[in-house]
Amino acid sequence: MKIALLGYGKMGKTIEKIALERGHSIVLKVDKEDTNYDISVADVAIDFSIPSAAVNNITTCINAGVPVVSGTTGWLDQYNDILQLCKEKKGSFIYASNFSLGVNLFFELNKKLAQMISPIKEYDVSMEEIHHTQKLDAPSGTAITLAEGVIEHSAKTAWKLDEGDINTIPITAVREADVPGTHSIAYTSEVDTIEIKHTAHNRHGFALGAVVASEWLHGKTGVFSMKDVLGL
Ligand SMILES: NC(=O)C1=CN([C@@H]2O[C@H](COP(=O)(O)OP(=O)(O)OC[C@H]3O[C@@H](n4cnc5c(N)ncnc54)[C@H](O)[C@@H]3O)[C@@H](O)[C@H]2O)C=CC1
Ligand SMILES: O=C(O)C1=N[C@H](C(=O)O)C[C@H](O)C1
Repeated sequence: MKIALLGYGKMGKTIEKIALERGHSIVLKVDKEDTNYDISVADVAIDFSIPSAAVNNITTCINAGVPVVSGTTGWLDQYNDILQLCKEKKGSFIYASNFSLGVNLFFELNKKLAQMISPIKEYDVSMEEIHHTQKLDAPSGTAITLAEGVIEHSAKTAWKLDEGDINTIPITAVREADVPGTHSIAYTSEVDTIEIKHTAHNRHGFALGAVVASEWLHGKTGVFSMKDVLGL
């Protein structure tokens, strides 16, 4: 496939390497200075840019009829607008807060654990995410998806950065040099803590998942998720 990379930072560069290894070609690399480009040269576009640029990048692809995979986090207040546009234009789109196979399995484990523990009132839930210091958004998109998974299967109704109460899940966001992404969920009672944790050792899993998603999306129409791609 001919792939366009929207965002050529840490993820764009890792995706390029994996895409080439899998026999694809990179026909376009768009970064912050590049405003005038022809996206229609690509079979599929992969957007890993910045929160303030993602909606514009995705819109450009959908308007041009180019399937688009986005992993950029921090723009989801406009997700419904993108869904609407994609429906109107009969476009192809996948967003995932995390493209790695391991985290997508972890999402399912998180929901199962929430379902098991929520009737047991002795335990209260909290979350922590740790990322590198260049990260622009907090909490991470992955932490938000994890919180939504708990909300779906418990009496909690919302999440909040650093604060929690009987109805709200507290999420702590820690920034440390060079951490690719660590997420943990803890259920604490007076007597013990049950904790599950996912630690990314590098960005390879995220990037491979994004390339696999773009291969899967090519030739399909609609809005999809990593659950569709992985058959979970
Ligand atoms: N869904 C997932 O699996 C993952 C998501 N991410 C997310 O992907 C995004 C990018 O992450 P990184 O590559 O680590 O960040 P990065 O900061 O290394 O790269 C972002 C790049 O986007 C460029 N950019 C700025 N404005 C742009 C525009 N208008 N159009 C295109 N590019 C533009 C920047 O100059 C930079 O090179 C972040 O939102 C991050 O949270 C990161 C890893 C995994
Ligand atoms: O910014 C990052 O680096 C990451 N962002 C994603 C997120 O916000 O969840 C995924 C991964 O944790 C790395």
